[in-house]
Amino acid sequence: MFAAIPQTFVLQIGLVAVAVAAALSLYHKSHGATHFMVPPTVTLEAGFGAERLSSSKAALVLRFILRCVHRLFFLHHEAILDVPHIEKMLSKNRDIFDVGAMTLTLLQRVFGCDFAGKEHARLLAMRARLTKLVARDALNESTVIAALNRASIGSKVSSLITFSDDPGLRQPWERLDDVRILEPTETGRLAELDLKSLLNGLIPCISIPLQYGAGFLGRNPSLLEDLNCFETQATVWLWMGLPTWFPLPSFRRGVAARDRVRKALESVFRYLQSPSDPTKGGGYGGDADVSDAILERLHVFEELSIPLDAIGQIEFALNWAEYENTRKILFWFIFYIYSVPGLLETLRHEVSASGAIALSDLETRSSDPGTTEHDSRDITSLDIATLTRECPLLKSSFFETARLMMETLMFRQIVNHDIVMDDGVHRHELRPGSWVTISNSWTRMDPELYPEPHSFIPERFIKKTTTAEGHVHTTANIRRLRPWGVGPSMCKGHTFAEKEILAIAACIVTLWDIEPVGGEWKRPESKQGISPTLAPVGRVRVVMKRREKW
Ligand code: HEM
Repeated sequence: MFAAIPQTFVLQIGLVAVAVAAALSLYHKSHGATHFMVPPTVTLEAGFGAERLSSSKAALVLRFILRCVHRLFFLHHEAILDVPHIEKMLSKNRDIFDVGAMTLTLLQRVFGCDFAGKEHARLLAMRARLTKLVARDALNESTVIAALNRASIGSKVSSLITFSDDPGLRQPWERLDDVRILEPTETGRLAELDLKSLLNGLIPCISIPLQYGAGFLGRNPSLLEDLNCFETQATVWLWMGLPTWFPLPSFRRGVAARDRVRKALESVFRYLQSPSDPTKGGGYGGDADVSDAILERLHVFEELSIPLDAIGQIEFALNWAEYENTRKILFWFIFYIYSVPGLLETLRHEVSASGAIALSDLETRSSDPGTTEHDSRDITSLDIATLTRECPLLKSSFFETARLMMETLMFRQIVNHDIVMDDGVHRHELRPGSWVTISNSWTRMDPELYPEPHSFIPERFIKKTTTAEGHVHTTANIRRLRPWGVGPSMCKGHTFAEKEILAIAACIVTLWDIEPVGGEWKRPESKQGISPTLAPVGRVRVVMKRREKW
């Protein structure tokens, strides 16, 4: 990463970042940060994880200075590669590698939970119970397939991308973008838009009403803009420990957006706690259509006497874990599918041949009498089990997108015992209190594991096996790629995320033609935030057209 940028510039920026992180570490220490909060200098050094083996002078100097700062603060942090035996080590020593500190730091700094005076053990118990509930619903293959089938993804994708020229019929995600209808028809099926805005909005538009009720987005019309504003303006600064009063206007806007989302979520729980009391309903009617998962979480919050404002913050954090990576990686996945020569047609053929998607018969849609007529089809059913089993190239392309666009960092704190970790390059002696970050940034680009590592090779993860009867069986195998983290604290929603993304992508591929404005696909720049998936920078203007008569 650093190699492409002038070294003196990297050094100057890096030195400012080290000074800010050190000042923030001191600030938090003097404001009573407990030993379980991740120090800002550690988060900064973790961000340099990708440069661990770099011989660039700027990277070496910055790492040296950070290590001196850590010695001065009596801190110890090591960045480690995700080589195979590290995974075994984390699983075998689950009492030594603690993830609780990272989660509580995220909840406090980024989502604003005030943990002052709260019992640490109670907070950890809450974390464990909520994580278990998510894992129960989002890890098991058949539970996830049933949930996604109930979500009717196929018809949602059809109905959420309508491009109506009637402002009253616009979809919530269209508020994020300047959608230009190019050929106004009754169904508004040809439009110019920013692909990122569409895909950023689509996932929350599908998942949020399923959880908090069909009317939630309508009652909170600025929600999608607030999610974006919080993500782009505030999350990195908050994670670095910047206090919320810091007078940087864009940062303050991000924090205000966060607080509006928190309040919106809090109001659902306020209502659920006293559904018969109209004064507590947050000014709206009922939310009887919240999901069972929300009711179960309410039960946990009540049992552990978590106050309402903290419930809003924790709910926001859980939602963020669910949608933020998913929507970013969906963008990159769709971008690669449509921009890699030949891939779209091959995937269309694969999805169609799998029989996973059923379509309505050709339907003639016409706008005003005398204007253009369109023959188009809608998705009537989507069989997610078949899709994920019978479409290996779709799955392999998704893994390849994850390899290129997910920079996973895992934070752990060492507790209870000393331990030695050897990642094949260095031997690290760690003691209770030491911080460890495990990064996949080196291995995912290792040319020995992935030849031509910077190229997008759709079939890279395809595996062919021949059965005893001589049949060739083709599957997609994720092999050593670890986008979801490793060990006992790895992502608790990865089965859900993977299937949701494959399902949405298959529907888009089936229904839409997408072409870049200007005629040539240009991959946008990307930047690192606090979630593993790299964020696309800027807009990607495209023309989307409903497929006709195929
Ligand atoms: C593309 C989408 C996603 C990516 C790339 C992703 C990635 C990750 C990563 C890297 C971690 C940290 C793992 C570690 O420290 O070892 C994590 C944790 C977590 N993720 Fe995801 N995630 C995604 C989607 C989801 C979804 C859809 C859900 C919920 C339905 C979810 C729920 C969680 C939870 C609850 C944790 C905390 C696990 C724990 O501390 O034990 N994630 N995720």
